[in-house]
Amino acid sequence: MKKLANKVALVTGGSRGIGAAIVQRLASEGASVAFTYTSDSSAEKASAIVADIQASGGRALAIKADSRQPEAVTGAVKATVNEFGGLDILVSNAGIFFAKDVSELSVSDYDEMMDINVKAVYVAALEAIKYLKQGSRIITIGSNMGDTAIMPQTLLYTMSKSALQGFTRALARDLGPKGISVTLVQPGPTTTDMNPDNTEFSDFLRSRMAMPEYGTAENIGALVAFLAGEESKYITGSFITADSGFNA
Ligand SMILES: NC(=O)c1ccc[n+]([C@@H]2O[C@H](COP(=O)([O-])OP(=O)(O)OC[C@H]3O[C@@H](n4cnc5c(N)ncnc54)[C@H](O)[C@@H]3O)[C@@H](O)[C@H]2O)c1
Repeated sequence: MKKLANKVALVTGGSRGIGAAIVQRLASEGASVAFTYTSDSSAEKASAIVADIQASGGRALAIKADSRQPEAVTGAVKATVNEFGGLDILVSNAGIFFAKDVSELSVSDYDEMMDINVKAVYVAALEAIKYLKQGSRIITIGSNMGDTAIMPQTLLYTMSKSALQGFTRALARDLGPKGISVTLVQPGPTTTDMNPDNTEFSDFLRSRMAMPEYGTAENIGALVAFLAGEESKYITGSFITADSGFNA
C-alpha cells in the first residue's frame, strides 16, 4: 500500500518548479492530487502533468486559479473536494519573488507580493479547514529568507515569508486539538525559473551556503511528502529549512 493511498491533496502553483515536483511526488506516493495553475500559457504544462500521473495509474486534476483572486482560491478547494470527495493535504506553494530598491517600492508592490505569498495562503486554509479532519495536513512553502534578511532590496519578499511563520505557529495552535498539523517548509536556493543556478547572483548565493550546491525541486517534493505522511504526525507549528546550510 502506498504511503498516501486514499489521501487527497491540493497544491497551489503546481504546473512548474517546486510545485510541480510536489504534485508528482505526492501522486507517486498514491495521493489523488489537484493543483492550480495561473495562465493559459501554463495550461499545456498542467495537462502534461495530469496525463503523466494518469498514465501511471494515479488521479490528478488541474485547476486554473489565480492566487490574487480569493474566490478563485476558494473555488480550487471546492473543485478538489467535488472531484475527489474530500481533502486531506493542502500545500500552499504558489509564490512570487521580486527585488526592488526600497525607494522605489509602492503600495501596489506590497499588494501584489502579499496577495499571492500571504493572503492566498490564508484564504486557502480558511476554506480547506471546512473539509480537513484528524490526520490532515496544512503545509506551506515559505523561504529561508523568512528567517534572515539575506540581502538588500528584498523587503517585501522577506516580510511575506516571515508572515508565514506567524501563520504556521498560530494556526497549529488552533488546529492541533482537531489533529490537523500545520508546518512550513523553508527552501533555500533551489533551481527553478524563479532562481536559475547559472547566474552571477546564483554564484553569490552559493558562496553563502555551507554545502555550496543549489537544491532541486525534487528535494523539496520529498520533504513535503514526508510532512504529508503518517511518519510526521509529531511535527506541527514547526519550520523545516532545507537550504544547504545557508542560514547556518
Ligand atoms: N526557487 C527558490 O530558490 C525558492 C527558494 C525559497 C522559496 N521558494 C518558494 O517556493 C515556491 C515555488 O517557487 P519556485 O521556485 O517553484 O518558482 P516558480 O516561479 O518556478 O514557480 C512559482 C509557482 O507559483 C505560481 N504562481 C505565481 N503567481 C501566481 C498566481 N498569481 N496565482 C497562482 N499561482 C501563481 C506559478 O504559476 C508557479 O507554479 C514559492 O513560494 C517560492 O517563494 C523558492
